[in-house]
Amino acid sequence: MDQPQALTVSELCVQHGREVTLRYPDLHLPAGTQLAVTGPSGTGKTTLLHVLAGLLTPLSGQVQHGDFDLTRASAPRRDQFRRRAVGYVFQDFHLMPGLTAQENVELGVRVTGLKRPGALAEQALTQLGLGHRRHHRPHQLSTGERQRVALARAVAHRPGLLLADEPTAHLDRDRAASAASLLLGTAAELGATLILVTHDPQVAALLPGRLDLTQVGGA
Ligand SMILES: Nc1ncnc2c1ncn2[C@@H]1O[C@H](COP(=O)(O)OP(=O)(O)OP(=O)(O)O)[C@@H](O)[C@H]1O
Repeated sequence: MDQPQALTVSELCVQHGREVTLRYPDLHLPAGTQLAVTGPSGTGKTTLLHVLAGLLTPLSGQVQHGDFDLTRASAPRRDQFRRRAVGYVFQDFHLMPGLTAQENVELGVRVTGLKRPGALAEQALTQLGLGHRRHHRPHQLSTGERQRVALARAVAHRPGLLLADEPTAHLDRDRAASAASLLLGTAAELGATLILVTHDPQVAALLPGRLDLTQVGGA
């Protein structure tokens, strides 16, 4: 249950090996901002999410969540921040095939150290309309249902920052729009900042803010 914070990115530069250098525009996003990140393949959208989540250390620049300077924090502090304050929705859902929906979501809550992970997991699944499918494994669920389990896992610990990497890529047009609306609605309920990477203009248009990374790539 993390308080949403303003997010500031300054002079951020990320290097992948010797060949790829990504320079990002500065950002100041008040808590609760909903931002679509767009741009052609390879422009650094996923890389940006990884840096914001503390999964990747930039070459230079600063990422600040409220008073917390992520770029200067130690690795354990970054891990703690990510577990408590960030919810991450992956394109391929990343659900554990041997676990039920309930167990998948509960596992995500357990690593945050919050009390009553079972109850928080059940609450998130019920809110996302999956209460009756809680005891099914991923292969027993439809793609749209798996997507909602992944969303429940990302929000069950009530993060202040929700990062979503192409969360609708595997859904048809109608399901993509409704999954994106669900994501926006859930973020709004939590007061969380939502940063959503998408190639889908219809999905991007649902978010009030837009960051186009077309100019970022290149050394
Ligand atoms: N671990 C890595 N090692 C080397 N290069 C990498 C690594 N990760 C990403 N890159 C390169 O960095 C650039 C940005 O990659 P990134 O995945 O952030 O782009 P993207 O905009 O999310 O692309 P897509 O829309 O195809 O998912 C690409 O040129 C990619 O090849």
